[in-house]
Amino acid sequence: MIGNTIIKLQGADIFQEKHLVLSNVNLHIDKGDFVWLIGATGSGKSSLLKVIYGDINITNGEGHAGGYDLKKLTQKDVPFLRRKLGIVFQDFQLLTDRSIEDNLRFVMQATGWTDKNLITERTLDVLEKVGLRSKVKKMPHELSGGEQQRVVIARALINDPEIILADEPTGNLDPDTSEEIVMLLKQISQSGTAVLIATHDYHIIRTFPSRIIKCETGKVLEDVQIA
Ligand SMILES: Nc1ncnc2c1ncn2[C@@H]1O[C@H](COP(=O)(O)OP(=O)(O)OP(=O)(O)O)[C@@H](O)[C@H]1O
Repeated sequence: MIGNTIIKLQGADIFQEKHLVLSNVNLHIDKGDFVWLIGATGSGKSSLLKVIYGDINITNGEGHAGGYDLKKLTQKDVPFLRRKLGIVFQDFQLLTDRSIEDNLRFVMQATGWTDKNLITERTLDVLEKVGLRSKVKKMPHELSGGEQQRVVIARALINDPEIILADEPTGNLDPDTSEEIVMLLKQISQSGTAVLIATHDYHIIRTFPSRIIKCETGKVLEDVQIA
């Protein structure tokens, strides 16, 4: 990928099984961008994210993410692509049977980290970034919902991703905590990691105005305004 481009889709058609969900998708996300992704239920937001993290292949058009050609992506490439992406999804929650430290270590070991000292250092480093260094020994249930979501973000930062993909990251949080989480994601984008957030929460979008893309009637609309 050239220069600062992290995601680039050009004329991509996105299918779920045989069903064409989004056609002729053009999308460009650069280093440090902060982008909202909106659209009604079933409009294709998750399908678009799935293309970016290599869960759905594209056959028509062009697509690149994190330096990978999404058209030529093989099963072997997927774990390497995912190391360039930080994923903050509802269904990627913390493992409840182990401490915060062990949750982070689990992901590090699964992604090739072996040196114990480096693992400890990186654990504290990412927890520091989300303001939770002091909670390293706690169990998930000892943390509030917002703190748990911060740990999920810390976990997403472990491999220094080029972009964070967040699907409804504030879905289960109260308004104040939601603002804190989005503020954190905004700060992360300002340090160079792009952030793409799928949400139905227009209030939070108005609080943090930024570029908006929208899935609607089988298309991805760029630079949308909301009322
Ligand atoms: N595995 C699948 N097989 C076939 N069709 C699917 C599959 N998954 C999703 N779809 C269809 O693809 C379309 C887009 O779904 P998608 O999950 O991308 O929407 P979404 O915008 O993320 O919705 P939500 O806001 O509810 O999460 C829907 O019509 C859905 O029914």
